[in-house]
Amino acid sequence: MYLENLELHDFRNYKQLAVTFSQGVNVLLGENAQGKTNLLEAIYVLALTRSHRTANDKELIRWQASTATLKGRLHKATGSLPLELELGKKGKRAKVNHLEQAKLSQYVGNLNVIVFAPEDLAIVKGAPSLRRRFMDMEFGQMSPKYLYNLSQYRAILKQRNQYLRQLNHHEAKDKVYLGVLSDQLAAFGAEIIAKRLELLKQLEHWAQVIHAEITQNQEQLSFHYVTQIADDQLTSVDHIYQTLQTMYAQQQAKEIFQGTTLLGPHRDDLQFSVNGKNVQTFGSQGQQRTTALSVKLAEIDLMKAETGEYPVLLLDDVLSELDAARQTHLLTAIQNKVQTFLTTPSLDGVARKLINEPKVFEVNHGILHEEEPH
Ligand SMILES: Nc1ncnc2c1ncn2[C@@H]1O[C@H](COP(=O)(O)OP(=O)(O)OP(=O)(O)O)[C@@H](O)[C@H]1O
Repeated sequence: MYLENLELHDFRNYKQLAVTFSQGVNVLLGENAQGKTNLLEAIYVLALTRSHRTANDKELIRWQASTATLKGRLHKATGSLPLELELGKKGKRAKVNHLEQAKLSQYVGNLNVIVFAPEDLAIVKGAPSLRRRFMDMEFGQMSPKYLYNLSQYRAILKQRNQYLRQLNHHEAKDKVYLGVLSDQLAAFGAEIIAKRLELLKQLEHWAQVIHAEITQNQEQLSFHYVTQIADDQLTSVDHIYQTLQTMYAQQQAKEIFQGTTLLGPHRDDLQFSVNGKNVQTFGSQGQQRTTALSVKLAEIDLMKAETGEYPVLLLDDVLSELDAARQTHLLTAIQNKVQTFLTTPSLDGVARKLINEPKVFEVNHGILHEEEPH
C-alpha cells in the first residue's frame, strides 16, 4: 500500500498543506524544528489515530486553532481509500471512504505504518515498557481483535487496580467482585499473550533471516517472551487463561497488600539473544543496533504476511544513527518495495547514492517545497 497524498489543516505547525507523494522514497529535508517530524507524525496519526510522540492529542492541534484535520488517499491492492481524521478539543472523528466510523478500532488497520526513530534503537536495551509498547502498536495494526482485547484489558486492569486499592484501604470488602474482575482480566490477558506468542514466532523467523544476512551468518538471533507463566502452560489460550486465573487466586493477598495487579501481559517483556546470549546485557552497542534494525525490517515482512500488503515506512532521522554498512542494508532492503518517508537534515553520502529517484521536499516552517529531480 502507499499514501497517494496528504492534506493537513491546523496540524502542529502546518496551517494548510496539500501534497502528493511518490510511491517510492520521499525525503523530507530541513533544518531543526521546521516540521519534518511533524509530517511523519501526521502520517502516523492518520494511520493509528494517535501519536507515537505524545499521549496528549491537544498538542497535535496547531496553537490558536481548535480542530486539526488530516486527510489522505490510500492506495491499496483493492483500490483507493480516502481516510479522514478530525482531532478536536473534545475528541476525534474518523472516516473511511467518507463514512464516519462508530469505533476508532474499526478505523485503525486501514493504513499500516512502521516508524523507525533513533529511540527505536533503544528497543533492545531500554525499559520493558518500550518492548510492550512495540508489540502492542505493531500487533494492534495487524489484528483488530488484538486491539480490541487490549483496550478491554486496559479498562479492566484500571478497575481492578482501583478495587485492589479500595480493599487495601478497607474501603471495600467484597472478594467475590475481585474474583469477577480477575476472571475477566485473565480472559482478555490470555488472548493477548497467545497472540503475542503467535506473532512473535513469525517476527522472529523474519528477523533471523535479516540478522544472519547483516552479520554474514556470524550471529543467530532469537526471541524469548518473558512472562511469569510457565512455558508448558503457554500452549493455548485456554491453558493461559486457566493458569492466570489460578495465579490471581494464589496472589490475592499479595496484590491487595500492594494495591496493584502484579501479573499479566502488562508486566511481560521480550528478550533478544544473539548466539544464545542476552543482547540487552551482554551485547555490544553494534549488536544492539543490528538487532533493532533486524526487528524493524522484519516487521515489514510480517505485516505483509499478515495483511497482504507492505506497510508505509517512516524513518525519522535514523540514517545518521547508523554506520554506512547498516545504512546500505536498510536502504537496499526497502527500495522498490515499501513506500518510505525519510527525514534528514541533509541528504548525502550513502543515502544520496543509494536511493533511487527520491522525491525530495524541503521543509521550512511548516511549508513544503518540492526539489527538482536530479
Ligand atoms: N501544536 C503546535 N502548533 C504549532 N506549532 C507547533 C505545534 N507543535 C509543535 N510545533 C512546532 O513544530 C516545530 C517542530 O517541528 P518538528 O518536531 O517536526 O521538527 P523537525 O523539523 O523534525 O526538526 P528536528 O530535526 O529538530 O527534529 C517547532 O517549531 C514547534 O514549535
